[in-house]
Amino acid sequence: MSEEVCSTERIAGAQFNLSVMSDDFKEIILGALAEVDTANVWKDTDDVSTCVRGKPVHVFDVVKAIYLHAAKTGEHVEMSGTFSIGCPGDSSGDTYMDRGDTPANEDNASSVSQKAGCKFALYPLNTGNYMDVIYEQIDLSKEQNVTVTPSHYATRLDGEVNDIFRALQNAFIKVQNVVSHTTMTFTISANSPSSKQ
Ligand SMILES: Cc1ncc(C[n+]2csc(CCO)c2C)c(N)n1
Repeated sequence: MSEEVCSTERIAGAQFNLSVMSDDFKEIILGALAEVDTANVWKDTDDVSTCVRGKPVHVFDVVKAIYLHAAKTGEHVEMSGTFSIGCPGDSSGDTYMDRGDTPANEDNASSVSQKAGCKFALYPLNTGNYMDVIYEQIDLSKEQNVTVTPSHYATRLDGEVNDIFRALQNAFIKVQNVVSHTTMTFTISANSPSSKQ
C-alpha cells in the first residue's frame, strides 16, 4: 500500500500568454498547450491567456515546456506572464498539491537547445523592505550560463531557455521563502529578427 504524503508546500501559479509572429500562430499556440504534459497542474486557457496552478516545481516545468515547444518551431515566439505564490485568495486548486516532485516534462525539455532573451522583475508584496529582500535573496551571478544585465524596472537574462528558467525559478523560490506573497513578471523572446544573439 502506498503511503500518502501531505504536502506542506504552498500553491503557486502562472498566468501567461504566447505570441507567435507567424501565420501558423494558432496551430503553434494550441499545439504547445496540447502536447505538454500538464497532468500535475490545474490549467485553464481562454482567448487571452493560460493559467496554471500547483506545486512551484510543476508550474515552472509546464510554463518552460510550453515555451520551448513553441520556440523550437524556429518562429519568433514571445511569452509574457506573471508567477504568483501566497495569494491570500488562492486555495481551490489544492487537489494538485498532492502530486510528487518529479517534473513531467524535464526529460524532453532539457535536451532542447534554444537561445532566448528574457526580462523579469520580482515583487515581494507584503513587505516594507522589498529592495533589501530582492538584493539579499537573488544572486544571479551564481547562475550557470546566463548573462545578466541590469535594466530599468527589470533584469535581463540571456542564454539557453533551460538556463533562463532555472534562474527565474531560483530567484522566485528564494524570495518567496522570506516573503510569503510574491509575484514575478517576465517576458521571454526567441528567434527575433532583431535578436542580439
Ligand atoms: C499560452 C496562451 N494561452 C492562450 C492564449 C490566447 N490565444 C490567442 S490565439 C490562441 C489560439 C487560437 O485561438 C489562443 C489560445 C495565448 N496567446 N497564449
